[in-house]
Amino acid sequence: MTRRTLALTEALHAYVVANGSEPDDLVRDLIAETAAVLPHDAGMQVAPEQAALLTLLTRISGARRAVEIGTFTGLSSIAIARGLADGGRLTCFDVSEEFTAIARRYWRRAGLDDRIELRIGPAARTLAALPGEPHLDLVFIDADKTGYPAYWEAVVPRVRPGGLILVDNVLRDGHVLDPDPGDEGTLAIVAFNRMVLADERVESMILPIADGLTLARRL
Ligand SMILES: C[S@@+](CC[C@H](N)C(=O)[O-])C[C@H]1O[C@@H](n2cnc3c(N)ncnc32)[C@H](O)[C@@H]1O
Repeated sequence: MTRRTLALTEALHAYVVANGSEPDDLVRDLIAETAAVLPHDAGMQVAPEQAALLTLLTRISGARRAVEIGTFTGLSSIAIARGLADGGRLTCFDVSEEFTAIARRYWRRAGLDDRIELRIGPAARTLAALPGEPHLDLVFIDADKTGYPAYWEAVVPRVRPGGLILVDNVLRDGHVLDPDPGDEGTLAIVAFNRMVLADERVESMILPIADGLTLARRL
């Protein structure tokens, strides 16, 4: 027994994935195609157990209106869209036509293309076109790390009380502890984590799954 989250070995991680909702053929194909076509970027994809968590959280929360910032080849968007309540919609934001062309193909194959809309452009600009009132049930942030503070400020007022904001990579492979991290992504995340902690509009915690996932509930 431990009161601290276990450090996962390769074998224990495989056990975790195998004993949760396992990736289906479509997700397996998407992971394999991303690794084959974009070998240098494939590590950007959420982990399989995170995809399962995103589907569960979306379903448990009964979300109908969701937003994703950072879509890449589509794994997390598929996970969220699969958990949406009937009639639900996911709006995705990304800058890359190349990456998201793969996502679009998998959305069609998954029968999800009628509930996902993609907006291409820098999210700091494109998010501003969303209605300003609190109408969102769930937001997932997983784009450029230096943009996180701006994305946070754009989405918090648009999330309804009780809605969820999920933020990926908040542990930066443990480098958030480095006294002098040296890379601007980690510096941005350290400042972002402090900003979320001090934000009285949410209650939040960091879930130590994959590279760290902030779970914040709008008050
Ligand atoms: C970590 S990946 C997203 C991974 C995705 N959630 C998944 O599970 O496959 C980050 C994505 O953010 C996008 N991105 C980078 N800068 C951006 C910006 N300024 N605005 C919107 N998207 C951006 C990249 O094109 C990339 O697809």
